[in-house]
Amino acid sequence: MMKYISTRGEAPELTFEEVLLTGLAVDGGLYVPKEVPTFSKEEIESWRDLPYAELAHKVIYPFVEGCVDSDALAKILSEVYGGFAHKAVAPLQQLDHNEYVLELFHGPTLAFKDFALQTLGRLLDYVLERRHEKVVIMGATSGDTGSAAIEGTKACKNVDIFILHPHGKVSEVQRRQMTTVTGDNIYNIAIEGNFDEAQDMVKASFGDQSFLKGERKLVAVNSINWARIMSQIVYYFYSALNLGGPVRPMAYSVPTGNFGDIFAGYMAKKMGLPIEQLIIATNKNDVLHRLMSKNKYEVHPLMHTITPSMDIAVSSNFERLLFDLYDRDGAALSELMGRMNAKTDVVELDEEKLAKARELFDSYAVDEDATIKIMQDVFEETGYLLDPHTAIGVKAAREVRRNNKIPMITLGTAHPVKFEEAVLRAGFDMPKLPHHLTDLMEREERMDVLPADLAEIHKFIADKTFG
Ligand SMILES: Cc1ncc(COP(=O)(O)O)c(C=O)c1O
Ligand SMILES: N[C@@H](CCOP(=O)(O)O)C(=O)O
Repeated sequence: MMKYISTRGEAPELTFEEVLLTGLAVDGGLYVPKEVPTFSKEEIESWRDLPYAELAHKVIYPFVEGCVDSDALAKILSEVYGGFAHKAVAPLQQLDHNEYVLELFHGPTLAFKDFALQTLGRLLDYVLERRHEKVVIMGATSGDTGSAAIEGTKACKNVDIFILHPHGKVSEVQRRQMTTVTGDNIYNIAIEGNFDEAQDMVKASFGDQSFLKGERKLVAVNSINWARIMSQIVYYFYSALNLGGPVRPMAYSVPTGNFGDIFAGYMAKKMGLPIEQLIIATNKNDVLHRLMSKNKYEVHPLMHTITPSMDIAVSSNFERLLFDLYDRDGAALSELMGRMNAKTDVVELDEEKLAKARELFDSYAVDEDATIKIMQDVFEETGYLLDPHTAIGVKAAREVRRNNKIPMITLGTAHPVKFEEAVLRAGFDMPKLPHHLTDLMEREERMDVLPADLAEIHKFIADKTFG
């Protein structure tokens, strides 16, 4: 059975079921598999003709074995990916010779988050039924995780869900996708603050759950929960297999905020998929690009952009990468994270660790004008409208690609219909909302606006859950 360990080295080892039902480790770290499952090229090659759900079973099962029955997992995955609007689930769109966008927006909320959160909701149901437990979900969103988490868990009988988003800083479609879902276990909190403050409050809540009063525990739906990363690994295998991998290597450009999606790509590589290049593509909230290019980790104030989902200054999952770069030394990582999270001094990585990071990743930051320009260029070249986040990935790929002979795949992380400001600014008409969302703008909204104050948020959650 797979065991999971904390990046800070001082929390107990957990099983998959226990990891699913938590968020941060008690030592403040993030859980990662103790040993990463690996597959030979021949084994990966033998999966070439599998439909998405069956491939997902091959990739995910080693992470959950012993906690989730194989047939039950197969049923969950077939239900989840059978519900996507495109039969291929994650189709590739070709932009140029050896240049592709992997469309990850055919799930119910039109962003890549559905891949993991639809599965996570069903896995929660599966284990909570068996344990006769109820949980409280607390999540932070810069726009997309929130609606995908709500869609993924709204039918879960044993869950109350509280999603914090930065008030006025997500797009209208994103907000409405969260606030119009009906269900007396769903709570949307618009905080008077930014995404980082929301994420900090969620993380702090895992450290002291006494506000929950009863027996209930907190569960994370952000990518600090390993169950998120696990499901996101699958589409790297799927896209590579569709383009001749693992015989041919692939390169990926990943629009990055919390470093979850690109960490999933790094995991796919560790599991045996030949990935030659992974590009960290950021907007002007570019802390990771500055670290990679100048070896200076310095958190600047968060800026609001036309790519709101990537308006993140502290990328949670970078800690998982640092854990590997520092040879899985929990004590060294605790010390480093202490300095990075203090946000007071500029932190530098050891040169040797930085060199390792640069072997694995390239990075590039794209400002708003360049984002608009690449949306226009790609439309002119192909007639294809990119969402602004995906556009950042395409631009970064074109700037820092290492080898034109290797297929470059940019993760298409969201549908452009969610981002009116960028689409209109680029001079395009808004695409139509898909059938299941046509009346989104007329639906009634439900949300509470609260200050970015942990005590107030805890009181709100306690009142709603136990009042
Ligand atoms: C549309 C979109 N693109 C990119 C990202 C960045 O992904 P990650 O946070 O996993 O780096 C997000 C949010 O996470 C997103 O919603
Ligand atoms: N971009 C996300 C922010 C949270 O990231 P997550 O992948 O850790 O959930 C969003 O759109 O909410």
